Amino acid sequence: MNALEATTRYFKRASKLLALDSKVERSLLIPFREIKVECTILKDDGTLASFVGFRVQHDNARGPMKGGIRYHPEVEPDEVNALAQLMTWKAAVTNVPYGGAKGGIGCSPRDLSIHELERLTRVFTQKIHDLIGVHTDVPAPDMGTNAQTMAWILDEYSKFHGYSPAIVTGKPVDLGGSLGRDAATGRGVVYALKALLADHGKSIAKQSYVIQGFGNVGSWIAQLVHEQGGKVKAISDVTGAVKNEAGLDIPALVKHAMETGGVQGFQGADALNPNELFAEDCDVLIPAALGGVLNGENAKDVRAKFVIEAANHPTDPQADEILAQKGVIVLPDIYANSGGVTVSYFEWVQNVQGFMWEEDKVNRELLRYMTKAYLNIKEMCNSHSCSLRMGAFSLGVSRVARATMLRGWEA
Ligand SMILES: NC(=O)C1=CN([C@@H]2O[C@H](COP(=O)(O)OP(=O)(O)OC[C@H]3O[C@@H](n4cnc5c(N)ncnc54)[C@H](O)[C@@H]3O)[C@@H](O)[C@H]2O)C=CC1
Ligand SMILES: O=C(O)CCC(=O)C(=O)O
Repeated sequence: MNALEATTRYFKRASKLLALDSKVERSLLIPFREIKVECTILKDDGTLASFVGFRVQHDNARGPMKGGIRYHPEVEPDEVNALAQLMTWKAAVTNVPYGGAKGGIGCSPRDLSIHELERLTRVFTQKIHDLIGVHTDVPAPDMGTNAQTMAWILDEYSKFHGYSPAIVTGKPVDLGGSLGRDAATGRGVVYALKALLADHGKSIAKQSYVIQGFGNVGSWIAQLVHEQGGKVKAISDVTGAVKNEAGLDIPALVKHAMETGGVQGFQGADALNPNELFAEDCDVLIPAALGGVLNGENAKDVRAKFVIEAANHPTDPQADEILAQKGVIVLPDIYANSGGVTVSYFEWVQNVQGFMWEEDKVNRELLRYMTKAYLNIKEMCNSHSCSLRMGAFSLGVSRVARATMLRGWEA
């Protein structure tokens, strides 16, 4: 089952729980707009290279569409569609006034020079600039992109529309980015985890952790959990996997990964077969990289008590069922990683108001949003006797459906 089929399946289950009208259900499912553009650039060696870029704008009932831009070789239309749909429910779960969108370019950023990445980003922006906007669709970073990518989009967009810092979030602080946005997705994951563990009479400090992905999201989770006394036993990224039964020295691993480009070769640990990562004995397993990594094949090997979905759609529906049968509690992506879009909203508000917040305020507000969303999801779980995933989907879908019906369909 691909990402779009999986996301649609969860949506339809939520729609059934909420007894949504079938016409409303259909209208919520079909994306508002799907954009596909060709992006050709001159490489540094003077040859041409062509890439395909996508932006799917899923729904705008609750406000401007919002979502990241991913640079990865596996970017393809169905996945972008699924990720855009997830953004719609995610923004509604965390209750920021946005709809959902997602974009991406099928490319391998590790194989492109910084100048090639800049050219590609600028060409992509030229192709979509009239379809995004401060009050229509606001991109942000995702896998393979970062604050620098957002700075190029801001600059290119501003050539057409005048200086527009609010056109992207997750940009450098020097260009109006929010303090705390860099860490926000990871910090939000840790706030979500804290709420879940507290519900089970546990705390961050007493648990052991295994994390897949050591990029923006994974590395912040590792640092924050480590700072709070948690034992991070194993981490993988695209270069390999490392393990230390006594706990990895996370600040040293961060330094190593920055210097060498990945976790492989870290001296303070043993090498681990990345395919065996999910079977490691731990309390909390955190996929923070690709989608669909937990599947019917490997879910049965999971030994963790909790799976926290920091990545988008890391667990396919077959794995979801296996984990439920094993009694593993899964905290779903549309809540667990919503700290990113929540602080993106704070960034956009600061840009629109022209007033910067202190980092303390950003983190305090993030904690408030994450805690409230957790309580709202639990209310849904209690009233519908369902899992955390279906509680989150039902919450998100019900809020979007209400906004859609209030706006009406009169042409
Ligand atoms: N950056 C953000 O604010 C948000 C990101 N997310 C999701 O979090 C996940 C990670 O995103 P970022 O950390 O931003 O991306 P990133 O590009 O900063 O890092 C991605 C990490 O995944 C690793 N990776 C790639 N292929 C792998 C593989 N086959 N096995 C193990 N590791 C692999 C990379 O080496 C890298 O460490 C994605 O699913 C993204 O959609 C969700 C919400 C917001
Ligand atoms: O910060 C944002 O606007 C969106 C982040 C994102 O792409 C995601 O939550 O998956």
